[in-house]
Amino acid sequence: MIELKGLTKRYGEKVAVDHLTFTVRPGVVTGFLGPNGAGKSTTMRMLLGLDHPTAGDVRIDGKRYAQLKDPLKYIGALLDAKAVHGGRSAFHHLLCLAQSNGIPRARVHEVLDTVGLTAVAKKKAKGFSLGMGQRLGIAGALLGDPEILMFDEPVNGLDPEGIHWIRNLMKSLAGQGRTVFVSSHLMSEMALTADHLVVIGQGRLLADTSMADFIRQNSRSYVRLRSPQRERLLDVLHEAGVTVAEAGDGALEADGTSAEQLGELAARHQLVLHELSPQQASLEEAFMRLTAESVEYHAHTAVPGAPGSGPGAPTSGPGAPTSGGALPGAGGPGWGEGWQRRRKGA
Ligand SMILES: Nc1ncnc2c1ncn2[C@@H]1O[C@H](COP(=O)(O)OP(=O)(O)OP(=O)(O)O)[C@@H](O)[C@H]1O
Repeated sequence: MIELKGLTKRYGEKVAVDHLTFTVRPGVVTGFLGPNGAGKSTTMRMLLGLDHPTAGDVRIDGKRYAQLKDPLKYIGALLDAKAVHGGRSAFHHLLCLAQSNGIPRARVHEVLDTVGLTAVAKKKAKGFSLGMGQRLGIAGALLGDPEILMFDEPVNGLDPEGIHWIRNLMKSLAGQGRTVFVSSHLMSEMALTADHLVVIGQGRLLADTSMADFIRQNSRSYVRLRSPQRERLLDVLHEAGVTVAEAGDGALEADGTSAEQLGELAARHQLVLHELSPQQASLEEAFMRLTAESVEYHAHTAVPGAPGSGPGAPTSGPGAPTSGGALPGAGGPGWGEGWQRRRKGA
């Protein structure tokens, strides 16, 4: 496993990593999330001894990276796919890594095959596309057959088939009992891959929890109801003590009650329903809500004339998509204010 204790890194005045303490465990894929500049790459570099902590400690199976003999046999990492000598072929790049870590030559052929680069093994790395470079980096990580794997943005540049492949690869590595630690900004991909999440913002730990708990704790789930007898339905819901917000498109949003209970309530009062749909926020929505206050780099300039860029564009409140669309909190810490206001009838 990977253990961080009070890990801190300062660059002059800038605190890039701020007292991080968490453990990455075997047998699951752990996603490492955070907005741009949150300190993910710095953390990963310290893990590999490429940067020295200002304070604190990080251990791989109880040892510092520098204490590992043949480190590729303990931990394989993809940090920067471009960190390859462009004049070397894929085969020779991997062979150099293998020879410096006591790994047999035959293993180079095996990993080239695993990542689908056998046909271009003799080609110079400088001619590789972004996706081919990523695959070569992943081959390097797998070379020593390590129990711990770490990937920084592994799907960057991969085509859909490649993304599917790396997702299954990470899951199967974790399924074999290995420790898999992966960073990505692609929330939809992370939602499909990771079982556990570590989230940081401005260098500090924001969450260390299972995927399911993270979404539950950082998002709102509710049930959407539409009925041609809307006013009667509102009365029935109020009488039953259900908290209701108005969605803006005529629908109602009920909090704290299941779709089953609401359906039965409506049936008891002979109310017709045209919609009864549970809504669960996405990982992206939950992530943006949690990290809204630690986002350092905001884009403020809307593209003139672009749909949705004008002053009337819905962001929250009536007309705004409630899940999977516009992201509550995307513009700041106001997530939930729109629906809270509507809930209170303001
Ligand atoms: N060598 C360095 N010298 C000075 N500042 C640095 C250095 N490396 C990183 N930083 C700063 O530390 C902070 C964290 O950077 P880091 O690259 O670790 O973030 P990140 O979470 O990986 O970001 P991204 O998602 O954009 O890749 C940033 O403010 C960055 O500018």
